[in-house]
Amino acid sequence: MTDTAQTIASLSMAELSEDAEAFSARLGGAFETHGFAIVSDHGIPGGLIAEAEARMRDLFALPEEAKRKYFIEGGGGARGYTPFGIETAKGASDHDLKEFWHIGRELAPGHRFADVMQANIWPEEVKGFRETFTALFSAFEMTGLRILGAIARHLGLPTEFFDDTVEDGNSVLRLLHYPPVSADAPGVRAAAHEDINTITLLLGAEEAGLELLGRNGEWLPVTPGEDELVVNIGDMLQRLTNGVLPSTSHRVVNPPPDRRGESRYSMPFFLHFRPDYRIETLPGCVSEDRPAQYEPITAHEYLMERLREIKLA
Ligand SMILES: O=C(O)CCC(=O)C(=O)O
Ligand SMILES: [Fe+2]
Repeated sequence: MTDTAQTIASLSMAELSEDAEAFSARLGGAFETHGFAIVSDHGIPGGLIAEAEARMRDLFALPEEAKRKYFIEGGGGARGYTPFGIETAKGASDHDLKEFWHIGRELAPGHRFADVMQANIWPEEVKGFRETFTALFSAFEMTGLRILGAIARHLGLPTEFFDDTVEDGNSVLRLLHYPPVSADAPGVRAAAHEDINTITLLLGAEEAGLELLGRNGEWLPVTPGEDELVVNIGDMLQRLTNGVLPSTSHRVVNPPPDRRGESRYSMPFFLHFRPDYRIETLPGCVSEDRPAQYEPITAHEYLMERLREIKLA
């Protein structure tokens, strides 16, 4: 394991079952330093990931008119397709160079959160899409819960602390396609931003471009291997922990000239608290040196506030 000011810690989740205390301390340390960690042996089956990548490529390879059928005008991009040129990071003037598809939680009819979580839509042209991505959603959620257990341990909380806070949460699986960029393309594939949610689990970032803003103000490349998962802290967990676990700015830069002709695909899973969870600073995260800095707010109210800022609500 390495973790200096320049490198992002890389750790195996297999250690979690061998020595949970040591794993949690290392993971927590990585998050406190960079807000990011790279994780191997994460438990999401390789076959399922390969399947999901193939279905994602099939989806984005569809003609523009086919994809547009799944764009919900005024739906804020919460479900289905969002075309190239819509999402604009908070404070950025140019839109991002990406198109994406959002999959949310499958809720039983009449579920108490059905009014704040839209129903999924599925592309009929891509065979096996629904089965693959509902399975991947569940696999991400299981891994996410184990990571949250380690975070709880690191914070001195019961390991199961987060289980209830994220139960039926408004988590979103995003399939992202950044098309090839021309030699003179301005801007970046995704402008600097912080994630809104609790934690993010990201697959597919081995195609270069992802960078995080280090404490010294320098951009550090995040370079996971083929089978690794990138995990980062979102604003909701930063709020809950009063900044002990920082939500770190990150971006996706345009590739070097020899890779500009290639698409980049990635799959972030934005794990959210349940909509009615009240994000109220943990008492253990307040001290004389670190006075409380956030007002309590429910996860749903906070999400709405943030989506309006990025023009998605
Ligand atoms: O594509 C990536 O590697 C990162 C995407 C990301 O940061 C986001 O969608 O929030
Ligand atoms: Fe992000």
